[in-house]
Amino acid sequence: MEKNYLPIAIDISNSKILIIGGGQSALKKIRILQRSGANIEVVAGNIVDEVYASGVICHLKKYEKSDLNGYLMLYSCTNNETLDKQIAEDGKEAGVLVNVHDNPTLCQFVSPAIYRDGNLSVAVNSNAENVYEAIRVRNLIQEYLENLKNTQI
Ligand SMILES: C[C@@]1(CC(=O)O)C2=NC(=C\c3[nH]c(c(CCC(=O)O)c3CC(=O)O)Cc3[nH]c(c(CC(=O)O)c3CCC(=O)O)/C=C3\N/C(=C\2)[C@@H](CCC(=O)O)[C@]3(C)CC(=O)O)/[C@H]1CCC(=O)O
Ligand SMILES: NC(=O)c1ccc[n+]([C@@H]2O[C@H](COP(=O)([O-])OP(=O)(O)OC[C@H]3O[C@@H](n4cnc5c(N)ncnc54)[C@H](O)[C@@H]3O)[C@@H](O)[C@H]2O)c1
Repeated sequence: MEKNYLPIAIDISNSKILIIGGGQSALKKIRILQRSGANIEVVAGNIVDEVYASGVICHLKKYEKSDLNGYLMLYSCTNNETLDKQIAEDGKEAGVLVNVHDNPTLCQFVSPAIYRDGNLSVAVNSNAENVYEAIRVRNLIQEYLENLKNTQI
């Protein structure tokens, strides 16, 4: 079936979010999620220093399906397609929303390109078809809004 994403805004300030993987891709997700005050935990066999330093809760271990209990959503950043597929399946069964880093076919939800200024946020998606277009349009909107703000002062 063709994908058709609904853009929504979701309060994650009190929700537990799991990231599987502890490399640079996981770190990028952590940086974005921390802006929304998420309660983030990491499960990974290897965890880079910057992930430890970010202050998230780290579990240095191999992934098991039982790791998914109690999470609202998960981000799979394992850099391993076979494992990503398994995690996507496990997440579906466990009722946890799944994002697989840079892999739209396995994603139940995708992350938009975001511009945020206080309570105003702009999120641009491309229905997971062209992330570069989403980033380009976000940057154009950001530039427009920042110029508007500067001319109003
Ligand atoms: C917006 C953002 C949000 C975020 O990640 O939170 C995001 N990707 C970001 C950055 C980024 N992604 C990539 C690079 C190149 C450098 C690199 O390789 O690292 C950079 C640039 C960078 O890192 O600076 C590569 C890439 N990404 C995907 C593919 C596979 C594919 O498209 O098939 C490929 C390989 C494409 C190729 O073949 O070249 C897929 C996805 N990326 C998405 C979101 C989802 C689609 C959303 C939509 O448009 O609907 C989706 C489907 C899944 C997902 O949610 O991950 C974030 C912007 C951060 C910001 O600027 O604020
Ligand atoms: N500079 C950047 O902004 C940037 C961003 C993304 C990726 N990269 C590069 O791309 C490459 C890939 O990075 P990455 O973070 O996607 O992948 P990675 O291979 O660096 O990390 C994968 C993570 O998944 C974990 N993992 C794999 N199998 C597991 C299992 N069975 N159980 C538990 N944990 C498991 C590993 O322990 C590791 O922490 C790297 O070379 C990275 O430096 C760079």
